[in-house]
Amino acid sequence: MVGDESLLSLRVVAGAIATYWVTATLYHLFNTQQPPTSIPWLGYGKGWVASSRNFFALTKSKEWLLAGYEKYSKKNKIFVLPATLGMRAEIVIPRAQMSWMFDQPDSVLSTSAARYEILQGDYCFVEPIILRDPYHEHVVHKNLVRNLNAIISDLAKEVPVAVQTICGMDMESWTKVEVMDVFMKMIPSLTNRMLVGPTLCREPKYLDAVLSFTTDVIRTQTILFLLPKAIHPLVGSLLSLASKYHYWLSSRFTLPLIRKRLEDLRKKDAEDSEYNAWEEPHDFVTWSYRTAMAEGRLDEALPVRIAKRIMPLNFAAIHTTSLTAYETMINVLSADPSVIESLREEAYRVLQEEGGWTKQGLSRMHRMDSAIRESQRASPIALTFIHRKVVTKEGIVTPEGVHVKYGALLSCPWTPLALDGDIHTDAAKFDAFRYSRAREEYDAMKPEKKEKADTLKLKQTGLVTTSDSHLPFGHGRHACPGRFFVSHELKMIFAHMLLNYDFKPLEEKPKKFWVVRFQVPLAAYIEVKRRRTAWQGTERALV
Ligand code: HEM
Repeated sequence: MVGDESLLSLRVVAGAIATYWVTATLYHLFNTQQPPTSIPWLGYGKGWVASSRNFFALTKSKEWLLAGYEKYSKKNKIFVLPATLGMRAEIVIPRAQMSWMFDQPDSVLSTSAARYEILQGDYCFVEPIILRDPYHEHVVHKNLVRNLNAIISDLAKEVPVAVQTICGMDMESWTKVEVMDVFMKMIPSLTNRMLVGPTLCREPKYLDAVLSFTTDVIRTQTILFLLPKAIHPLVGSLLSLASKYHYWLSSRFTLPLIRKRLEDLRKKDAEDSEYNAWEEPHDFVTWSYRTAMAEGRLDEALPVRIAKRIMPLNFAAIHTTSLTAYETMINVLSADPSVIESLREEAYRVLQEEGGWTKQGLSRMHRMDSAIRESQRASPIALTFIHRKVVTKEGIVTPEGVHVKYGALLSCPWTPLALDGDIHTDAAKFDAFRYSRAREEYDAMKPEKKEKADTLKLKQTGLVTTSDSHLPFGHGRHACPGRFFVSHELKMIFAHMLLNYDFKPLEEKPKKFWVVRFQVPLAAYIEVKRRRTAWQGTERALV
């Protein structure tokens, strides 16, 4: 009897929680700022019943987006990708209206407000100020490109170590590795070489803390999407303990380094004679301090603040770069063997001619550049990119004359653009050298012919070049500033791997699995073996 009663009360409590959850979630769904009903909605439609069905349609977003693109974007019309599982409805902007969108100031369409909402800035990044005022983004925009030469020479030292640590030195037998796992281990150390320098980027405990932090963010973000807003302060605060803990673990390594660095920089500035020969390291720590001091942002020059800002940059860099590398590796290993051979030949030739990794050499690696860019196109890692939130109280009016209210979310249809047969010939095919053929032809031209060639068009097909039809790094003034780093990092990783390891071809590409608007990378195993001597250009490359 006692057992039955407690079972009953357990059921009552569970029932009450479930009822509250469903009611509060639906209440939230219908009370967040909705796009105007005058424009077309994909999914099951607009009303209460349709919205509830949309909410639970976990695997439909890709299908809806592709359909909306064909039906509306191609006719220069906006449409709504409906809310699913707590992810807000997005107004999808057609290509022809993108320049209008990019021209809007941040005080009208805000990148940081959209990011703050999507990444749950109240809870995920140690303290809300980190995303509310994303000064770290400004620091990277301002410093990364001008420090590329130093970054390349740092990466040249780090890439062989990272690859060897993960892929091993076994020259006798094949080692089976999982592709995403390989890059999720390699990318954190290379990213942190740029952020915090050579010591910490090889410190396993620090890297573990950083990686755990990024996983905490994804967990908190996902759970909060599923929960009613009313309980976010409670659950969010509890969940945020994990990321705070991992930040604290990372800060045990970063804070002493940052404090010492700031002391060194101050002594150097004070012309301390002991520092005559000291050269300041070119990493995010130095950039943050120098930029903050030059701009009078003393709050941003504090060691604790710099240590916290390292975390969102790791978040921005690790999964995006690993997924891009995962897709490229899979595409290259499943392509015709001549592709890998051609990439090896280029890497070998450029390294020989340049005598090592240089900015000029890397910019001459047209085939590798193209293979990565083409992989980004043929295997997009997100359905929509470039989220902007309407932040003017009076809302905005789109070029079609539609009034969009304060708080609505806008985005661009990256996957449909990437796979659009009207923009790319043979769009479904991974054509590794799609973008490099014309560049190689140009390089082989006689000087008089070169003068007449359309070089601007050639430059528009480089890995780091964004456009309204190529959005993997976004486009416009908020385009990813990390892409200049990624481009060199990935070229060096692949070149090093291809020259020093043999690979068995991949018989079958892993299937794509999309949940709501995200691609979940499925396990892909490949076999690698360290070569006795680095590839020299004559033999068949793929075993
Ligand atoms: C393959 C790897 C990467 C991909 C695919 C990628 C993609 C993107 C995309 C789509 C955006 C949003 C652009 C927009 O909203 O208009 C972005 C922004 C950003 N990314 Fe990356 N990213 C990558 C690597 C990195 C790395 C390594 C860093 C580290 C330095 C980085 C730092 C940033 C920052 C700071 C922003 C914000 C820029 C702003 O809003 O002004 N990203 N990235």
